[in-house]
Amino acid sequence: MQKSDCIIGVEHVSKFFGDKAVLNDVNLSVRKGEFVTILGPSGCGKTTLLRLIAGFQTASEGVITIAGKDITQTPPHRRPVNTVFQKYALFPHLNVFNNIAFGLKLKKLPAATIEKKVKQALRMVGMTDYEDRDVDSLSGGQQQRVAIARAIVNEPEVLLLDEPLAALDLKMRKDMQMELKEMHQKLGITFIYVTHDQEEALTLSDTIVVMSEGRIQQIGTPTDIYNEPINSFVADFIGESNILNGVMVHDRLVRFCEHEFDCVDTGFGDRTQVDVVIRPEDIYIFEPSDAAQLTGTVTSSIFKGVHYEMLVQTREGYELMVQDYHCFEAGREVGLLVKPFDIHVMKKERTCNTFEGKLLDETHVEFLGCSFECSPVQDIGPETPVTVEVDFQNVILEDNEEDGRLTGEVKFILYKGNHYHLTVFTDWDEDIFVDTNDVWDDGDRVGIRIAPENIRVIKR
Ligand SMILES: Nc1ncnc2c1ncn2[C@@H]1O[C@H](COP(=O)(O)OP(=O)(O)OP(=O)(O)O)[C@@H](O)[C@H]1O
Repeated sequence: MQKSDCIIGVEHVSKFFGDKAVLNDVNLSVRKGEFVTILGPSGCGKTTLLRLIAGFQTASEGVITIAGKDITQTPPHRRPVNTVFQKYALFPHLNVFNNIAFGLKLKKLPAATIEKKVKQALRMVGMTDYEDRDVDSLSGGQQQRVAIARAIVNEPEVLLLDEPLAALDLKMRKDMQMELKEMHQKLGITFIYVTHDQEEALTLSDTIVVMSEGRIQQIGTPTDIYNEPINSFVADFIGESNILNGVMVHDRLVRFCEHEFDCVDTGFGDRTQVDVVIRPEDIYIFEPSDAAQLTGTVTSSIFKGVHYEMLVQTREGYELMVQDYHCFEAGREVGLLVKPFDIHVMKKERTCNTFEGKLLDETHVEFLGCSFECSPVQDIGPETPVTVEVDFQNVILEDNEEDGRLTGEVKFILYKGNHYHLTVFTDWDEDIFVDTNDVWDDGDRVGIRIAPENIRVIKR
């Protein structure tokens, strides 16, 4: 991107609340006229990023620019941006016209100019005949249109939209999505849109920014993000996916579900552990035959309007989701096949838990804010900083928090065909990753235990 094309620049921006990093070294460059969506699960920092761009909050580190000018410390009203919030935040005692005219009156523009601008904004949002109505008498969708009109009447260079459709019912949301897209084209200004709804992001955006835990995971067009997710988090978040542990045998050959498959990926290195992502619509399902790469039994089959969504338990014990126009009922034996191009191989972000710690004595090591018993460690003196490794399957979660050495909350749950991969946010504010066959729910409080023999202490 040429520098002059860039309207918003976010450079190495972090935001801390106390010592908690809500945004962590975020970098983003938005082109003039682009429709950019910031997408991510609740609490990942989307709204905070938008508020920093709007100026309602200040970055703890880094620089924000608008049209090349550093505005990191500029107050909101001096920035050429306007924000539309989820709650319409209209003035209930003013009618539609006066709600939209409010900012223009503050600027003391002549009455005739205000009237012209308000009418133009109302036309833009399809509310021409509503100027005298009380805002209370409008539907949710109409109120949101008024809120958008109120924002665009100031002719901002950038419109920031924070989940503006979240309070509307499904039908209204779909209608408004199309209208927003048209409005964006007509206005020709830059839209930065926050949502946790992946379908909305795929429908509306030129560019999607996927965030998780205060970091940007991937930036790309909707097709890039859907077809080439950069990691298992993005794959799982955008649409349905089968996500499996795999090992690269060598270039263009990957092993998963206990079989070897031709793929198109190279450069991972032989015997590297990888994540394999296969979209359910990319798996062929048919009567068992020699063409099948995997065979199994259908365990559930649901009609989804256009296609059937089926779960297949393979002979090796992996559960795969398959979507097809043809129905194979529960109980049927089937063959499955995936073409090399549809097997997406991704680098694993981690292959075990790694913590910084301190050896306390020969059989005790401190990490995650606790002292753990470990197998006797020779060659390292007490009070020495060490690296601690724990395999995912060796972290034990307990229902009863008191049964754990430390406590935490289950945050993300990824099903990997034959087990769950969980992220547990510990009360020490650091994540621990767990592979388990037990079923946990998002938000469950847990005790965390690790057997001494499963703690590897490594000299730094
Ligand atoms: N003023 C604040 N003080 C302390 N913590 C805050 C503050 N504002 C936000 N947070 C925390 O920062 C994290 C990110 O919040 P943010 O609102 O940016 O997330 P989000 O992705 O927009 O989530 P949602 O979709 O639920 O609104 C959350 O854990 C939130 O509790």
